[in-house]
Amino acid sequence: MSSNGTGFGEPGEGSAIEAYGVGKKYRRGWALRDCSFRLPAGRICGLVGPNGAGKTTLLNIAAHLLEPTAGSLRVFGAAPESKEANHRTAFLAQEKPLFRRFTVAETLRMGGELNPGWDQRAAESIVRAGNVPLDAKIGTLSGGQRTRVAFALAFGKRPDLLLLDEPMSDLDPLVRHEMMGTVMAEAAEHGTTVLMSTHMVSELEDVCDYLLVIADGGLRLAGEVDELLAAHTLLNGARRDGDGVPAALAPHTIVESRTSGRQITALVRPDGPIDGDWQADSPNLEELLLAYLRSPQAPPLITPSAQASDRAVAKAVAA
Ligand SMILES: Nc1ncnc2c1ncn2[C@@H]1O[C@H](COP(=O)(O)OP(=O)(O)OP(=O)(O)O)[C@@H](O)[C@H]1O
Repeated sequence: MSSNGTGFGEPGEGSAIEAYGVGKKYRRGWALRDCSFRLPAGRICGLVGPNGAGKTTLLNIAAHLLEPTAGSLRVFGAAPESKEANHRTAFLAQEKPLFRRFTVAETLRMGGELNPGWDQRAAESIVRAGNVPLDAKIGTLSGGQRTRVAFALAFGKRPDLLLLDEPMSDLDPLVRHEMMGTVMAEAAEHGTTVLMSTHMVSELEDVCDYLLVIADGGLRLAGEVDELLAAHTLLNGARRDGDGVPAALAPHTIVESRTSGRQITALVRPDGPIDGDWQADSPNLEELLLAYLRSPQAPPLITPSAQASDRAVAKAVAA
């Protein structure tokens, strides 16, 4: 093991997660393939992709609930199975594994007994904000109330890395908004890194400053939201009969082009000035995400801060 704890002799400092060629194969085939990226510490990162893209698989590998079939992953420079990574990570899964016969208070007490850095005040305040009675049995709570208790368990642990797998899907819009606020306040106050899978792309823009997009088990986009947006231009122009993609766009990377009547709309990664009569706008996050989700064949874009070191990837894949 190298002195920096990554095992690869590469700088691990400043990274919450580094994935080197991570792959997972189930009996039906590869769910995740050649996934290499870096998530810098302190970011709130959206993990986006269509159903079955491999988001849960990736989160499970980071939380050490699954072993990768290929490659490896580090959490703060340590193996996910290590005590250190375990102490620093909290995972809120789609299914909330709570004991139905425990009361809410007993559930939080158990959280305290299992976690050395437990913050009872933070956990209780999340439960109280939803008026969930501390003496109620978990089995008698609504789905949304159970989710709130699971959030309280995750936050009470005071993690450095919070892994959230579609955590808000059973919350009503007001509670979802409140929980998002709690996630952001937590991250701002304690520098917590958050990796959160979600299908609610319209809600990401206000919350996330980092993004991972996966489709068909492969990484499509990774990096700072601002940089990813700045790398793209949304073009609108008139379409001439018989036109496919206009030749003027050939020098650029075309993520998606769509025609509607006599209009053509294209999301491109410009490589220099764009010729032709176009109305050019900056895409918003939802437009960017939807274009990549509709076009899984578009070439991936990984910004420099999200790139895992080539040498570490080569070593992990060869191991
Ligand atoms: N235990 C398993 N055994 C076999 N195949 C699995 C298993 N778990 C997941 N898969 C398959 O791996 C692929 C990725 O699944 P995963 O749950 O990671 O996707 P996801 O992006 O989280 O999807 P969703 O948005 O629907 O939650 C899917 O094709 C899924 O059917």
